This record gives sequence, C-alpha cells and structure tokens, in this order.
Amino acid sequence: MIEVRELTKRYGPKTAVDGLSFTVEPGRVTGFLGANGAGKSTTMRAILGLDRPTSGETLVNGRPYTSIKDPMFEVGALLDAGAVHGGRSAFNHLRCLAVSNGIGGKRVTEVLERVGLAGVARKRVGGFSLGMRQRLGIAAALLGDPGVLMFDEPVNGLDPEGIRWIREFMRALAAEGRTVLVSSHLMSEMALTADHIVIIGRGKLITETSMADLAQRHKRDVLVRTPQVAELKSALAEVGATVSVTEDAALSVTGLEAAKIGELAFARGVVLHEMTPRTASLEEAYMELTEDSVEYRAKEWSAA
Ligand SMILES: Nc1ncnc2c1ncn2[C@@H]1O[C@H](COP(=O)(O)OP(=O)(O)OP(=O)(O)O)[C@@H](O)[C@H]1O
Repeated sequence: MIEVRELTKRYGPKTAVDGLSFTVEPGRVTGFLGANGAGKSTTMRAILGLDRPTSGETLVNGRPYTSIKDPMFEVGALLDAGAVHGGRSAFNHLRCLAVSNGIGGKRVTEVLERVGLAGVARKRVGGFSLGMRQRLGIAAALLGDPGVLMFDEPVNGLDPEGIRWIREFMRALAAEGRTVLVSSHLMSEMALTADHIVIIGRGKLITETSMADLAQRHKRDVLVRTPQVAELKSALAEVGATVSVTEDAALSVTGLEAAKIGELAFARGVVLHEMTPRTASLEEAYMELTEDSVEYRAKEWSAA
C-alpha cells in the first residue's frame, strides 16, 4: 500500500505538488493521471525518497521509504528506462543490481524470463530498442519480488505491441495482489489499464475514484424512443424529469433512471421502442474534470 498525505513540494517559487493526499491499494492497478507538469513525477520521486517533501509525507506499507531497511524487497520502480549503462549485457546489468542487494543469480534469470528477455540476456543493452529497455527496467524493479510497484509513463514512445504487453503485465502484477501505481497523461491509456484512478491538476487532487464510478458520475441522459412521444413527455414532466426532444424525435431524459422510465411507461400504457442510458466517454469526463487546471495553465503561459 502507498499513502500520500498532504504532500507539498516546492522548487523555489514553483509549487509542483500542493497538499496532495491519496491512497494506492493492493490488488488493483491505480492510474495516476494528469497533464504534463501536473506533478506526477514529483509525487513518485517523493514516494521513493528521491525528493524531500516541503511538507507532508509519503508512506510505503506504513513507513517512509527512507526508513525501509531493504527497499528493493518492498518497492520496485521504473522511472526512466533510458538510464542504463549501454555497454553491459542485460544479464550483467541485473546481476550487478542483484549482487549489491544480496540477491542471487537465479532470480536474475527468473526476472529476465518473466519479462521475455531471456533470449537476449547476453546481448549489450546499448543495442536494445525502447521496448526492450522498458522490459529490462521492469525486470530490475522486480528483482526483489516487491509487493509495491510504480511505473512513470511506462508506455511513452512504445509501439502498439509494446503498449499491450506493458498493459497486460501491470494487470498481471495487480492480480498477484501487488500494489501497482502507473502514471500517464492519457485517459485513453488508463481506461484500458487501470481499475482505480487518481487525477491531479496543478499539483492538487482533482478526484480519486474507480473507473466504473467515473463513468457513472458522468452519466448524461437516457435516450428513449416511443411512438407516443407527447404522452410519455408529459408523463415524465409530471414526475419531475427533464425531457427534450431530439432532432430525430427521440426523448433525451435526465433526472430519472432508465428502470423508472420503463415503469412509468408501462403504468401509462406507453409503448417503448428503445431505451439507452448514455454516459460521457471517460475522455470527456477527464476533460471536464481537468478543465479548470488546463485553463489556468493556458493563462499562465500566455501571461509569461
Ligand atoms: N527539479 C525541479 N526544479 C524546478 N521545477 C521542477 C523540478 N521538477 C519538476 N519541476 C516542476 O514542477 C512541476 C511538476 O513537474 P512533474 O515532472 O512532477 O510533472 P509531471 O506531472 O510528471 O509531468 P510530465 O508528465 O511532464 O513529467 C512542473 O511545472 C515542473 O516544471
């Protein structure tokens, strides 16, 4: 489990993270979403003890990272896959990391197999594609078999096959009961990967919710088709629903659940041809939620 409590991080006059609190639970993928510069990397660095908070705290399994005795066994992270010594082989790179943490060679072979790099274990990392480097970074994060994993924008720059592999891998790690936090600036990506989502803007929490709830909360209306438009329209108005007639003579109903509309129609002897609850897409929900922080930033830029 990861806990971020009232975290604030300032760099000189710049407030990168502003009183941010959220919890990352085990057994599911939590997406950490925000526009570029929203403060995701800063938060992750704070969780990993790489950045000192200005105020507030971050805890991994109830303790600050810096007080964990053997962090590699508790938390693994992929922050910047490019930061690998290109002259070494994949095996040697992991072997060095393993040895300095008291981990045996057998585990190196295991993690290389798990990420699908066993076949190129003796090849120099310098010749690896970005996707292979990401896998190597993930293998390194897994060396200590940690229960908590964090990935900063892991699919950036990958091809569709690489993206799919990472997505499935994260889901598998969560299914094993691990705590998985993955950052992205793309809702479309998170919609396919995360069960739960933490959205931030300008360093502040915008919302923390499940994907299902997010879609539910941004429910728009129920589209109803009936040959008895006038009758149903007045019946709905009577019970306080808001109704408008669409261009193709369907009814757009808000303020009443589909089931209630169906019951009302039945009670009044109105025939229904279609009833479709319509939700905003997750992308639309995200845009709506982050509108203020994006607007603010646009103003900030134009003023600069
Ligand atoms: N070391 C630093 N010194 C000064 N400002 C910084 C530093 N690190 C981050 N910032 C600023 O803090 C803000 C948050 O940055 P951060 O990298 O955490 O955002 P992010 O959400 O990860 O964005 P991105 O997806 O672009 O990496 C940005 O405005 C950034 O310019």
